Formats: sequence, structure tokens, C-alpha cells
Amino acid sequence: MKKGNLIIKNANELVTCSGFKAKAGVEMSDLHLIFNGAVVIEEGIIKAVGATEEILNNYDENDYEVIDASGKAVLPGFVDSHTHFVFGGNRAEEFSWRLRGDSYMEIMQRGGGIVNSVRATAEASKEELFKIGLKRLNSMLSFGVTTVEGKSGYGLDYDTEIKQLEVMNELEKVHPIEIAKTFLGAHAVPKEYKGREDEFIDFIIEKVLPTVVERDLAEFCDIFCEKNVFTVEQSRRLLNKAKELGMKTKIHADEIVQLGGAELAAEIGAVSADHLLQASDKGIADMAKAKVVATLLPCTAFSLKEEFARGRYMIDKGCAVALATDFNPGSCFTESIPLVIALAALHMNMSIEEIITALTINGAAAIDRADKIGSIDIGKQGDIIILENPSYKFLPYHIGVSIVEKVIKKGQLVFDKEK
Ligand SMILES: N=CN[C@@H](CCC(=O)O)C(=O)O
Ligand SMILES: [Zn+2]
Repeated sequence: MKKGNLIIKNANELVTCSGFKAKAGVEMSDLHLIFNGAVVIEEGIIKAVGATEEILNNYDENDYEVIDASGKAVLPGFVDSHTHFVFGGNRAEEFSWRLRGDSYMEIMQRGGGIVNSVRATAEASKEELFKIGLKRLNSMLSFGVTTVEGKSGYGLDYDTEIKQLEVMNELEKVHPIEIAKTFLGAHAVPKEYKGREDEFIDFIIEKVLPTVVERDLAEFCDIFCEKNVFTVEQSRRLLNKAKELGMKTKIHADEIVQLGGAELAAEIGAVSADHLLQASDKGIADMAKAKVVATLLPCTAFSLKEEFARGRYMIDKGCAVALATDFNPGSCFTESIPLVIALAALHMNMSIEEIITALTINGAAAIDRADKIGSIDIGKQGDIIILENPSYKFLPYHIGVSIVEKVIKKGQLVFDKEK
């Protein structure tokens, strides 16, 4: 029996999320369900999907490892398409200040925030970052995440930015979770560049970006486009340069202030625009037209005590919405998929079908991998989760608790709650 040869049979609900590209608007509601379904995986790739009886007529169970999913729902693995999971130190003290009433931007303005994590990340050795990264990936896996996006951005200098990306590249070699790497060198303005933001963008473009591209350390380039951080013009300049060098782009857009980040994402053809708490109606319309995935991060809004992004409105206006954790040391220190689901369901008026689409096929689209992962379709990777309950409807119902029982990556069982 070859590695990654597996049959999952008798799934009460096989939630395929079938599709090879982002789903926009009403398309997000169709999960393409098969009752009493089965999946055949060979050498890590999905070979057949259908009703159990039909599948077992065509495939001999003796040639495969077999998981009986009777009484369980089976879904594609979750794709957490926006995180900053490799960093040193913590900002627990700052969190306590926020509980006292200080705002995220106030803390940043007085020299705390992201630059605090920058210091701790520079001080951490590669081995330390690797060790903590591994622990975080294990936690994500237990929530059913089979692919994660991870950003640099706690370096803001050559050595530490490269170190963060190298750590992610090394983590991927030893951990089942696949990592989409994003270069976020323009995440904050380092102290020595305050008031000289254009020069900092020049530094990123001239000194760091070329190495990232030459060594193929990241697939995406991202920037924190925000009042008192980087302007729309600075963001346009960096991202267009990254595109010229063959990278794909993302933007931290319209998070705190309505700056025009959503419009910029549409203009430059970014793969995704993320946060969007303050995105304008025009920005949303532009994104729908340009097919930019709107990646919403409800745990961040929750943690910052801000209004949630207008997910319902975006879907109604024809956007493809993805949901992600935004796991990071400052604005949102959680890798909890159950919390994302709870907030999207109870505070963003998204249906559970839309939420599942946002965490699977649209999450995959947000990292430009909808052709390989994000659904249970023939030819895609065998990345699958099995819930401990018979229906996907238990996901928002069991509030804040993970009901993922088994995780399968490329046809291999990599997490089992029962063991
Ligand atoms: N908003 C900017 N960047 C991160 C927060 C990073 C931090 O506070 O460390 C985010 O996506 O939420
Ligand atoms: Zn972020």
C-alpha cells in the first residue's frame, strides 16, 4: 500500500466545497454536499469522490487505508489565509493596557506595538523561532488547518526579515501544514526612519526585496497601508515593484481608517485585500469587479473592540470573502478557527455555508491555490478534516470549541483527537 493511499467512506455529509476558483456572492452558499459520501486518495491526490456505494463498487478497499466516517461530516481542510505566526516575545502587557482603554494605534504611536515584537524577533535565534513556530503550527493543526499563510514583518531590517522567511521555509519541511509565505517588510516604520517613510520604502525595494525574490523566500508581497504607517502612494510603489519582480500582492487595507486600500487592491490586481473594517462602498464594488478576495479577520475586530467588517454587504455586492485568524502578537493573539466561526456567524451575519466557503475554497483563493486545495475535487490534494459530529451545522453550534476529530494532509492522517 502506497503512502497517501486512503479511502474515507460512509461520511454522513461529504462537504466538497467543489470548485477551482474563488466563489463570489451567492456562489458562497453552495457547499456541494454528498450524503453518505466517500473519497479516494492515491499518493496524496484525490482520485474519486462520490456516493460510498458507487465508490466501493469501483475501488478495492484492500488496496487502501480505510477510515470509516459513519456519523461524521467530512470537509476540506481549513485554509488560514492571513497570519503572522513567526515572531519572538509577546505583548501581554500591551494587551492589559488596551483593556484599560488605550487604543492599538495610541500604543503604536508612543513606540510600542509592532516595533516591540520587532525587537523581540531580532533578539530571538533562528532555533528559538523555529521551536515556537512549530508549537503554533501544531495548535493550528488541531483546529483543522491544513494550509496557513505566514508573513514576515517583525524584522523591518534585512537580517531579521530574511530570518523570519527562512524559518517558515524550514518549518514547512518538517510539519504537515503547508505554508504560503508573504514578505511584509513594510509592516511598520522603524524608529530610525520616522518621517522618512519614502526612504524606508526605497530601502525595502532596493535592499530586501531582491533577495526575497532571488532566493524564492516568499510568494506574496504585502504592506500595512494605514494612516500614520504607509500611504496609498507608498503602497502602490512597493507593490508595483514587487509585481514587476514576479511576486503576487496583498494589502493590509482600510483597517483603522478609510484610506483607499480596497480601491488600490483592485487597481493593482492584488490577490487579496485584508481587514477592510473601514472599506468604502466604492472600494468594495471595485474589489468585486477586479475579483480581489476580501479577507476578513473577525478575531482582530473583536480583540480591538472595533466594528466588524461588512461581510454581509460584501457578499451581497458580489465579493468573494475569505475568513482568517490574523494570528499575531498584538492585535489578535489567537489561532482559533472556532472563534472565527463564532464571530462570523453571530456578528457578521454570514451563513454557516458562507463561512465554510470562506475558510476553504476562498481561503485557498486568497493565497492563489484554489486550483490545488480548498475543496474535495478530483485532482486536488487530499487535505481533509473529519468532524466528530454528523453535520457541518455543528461548527457554529458548538460555540468556541473545536469539533475537528481527524486531520488528513495529502492523504495521510496527521492529527487524531482520539489518540
Ligand atoms: N495591522 C497590522 N498588522 C497586524 C498586527 C500586527 C501586530 O500588532 O503585531 C494585523 O494584521 O493585525
Ligand atoms: Zn496582518
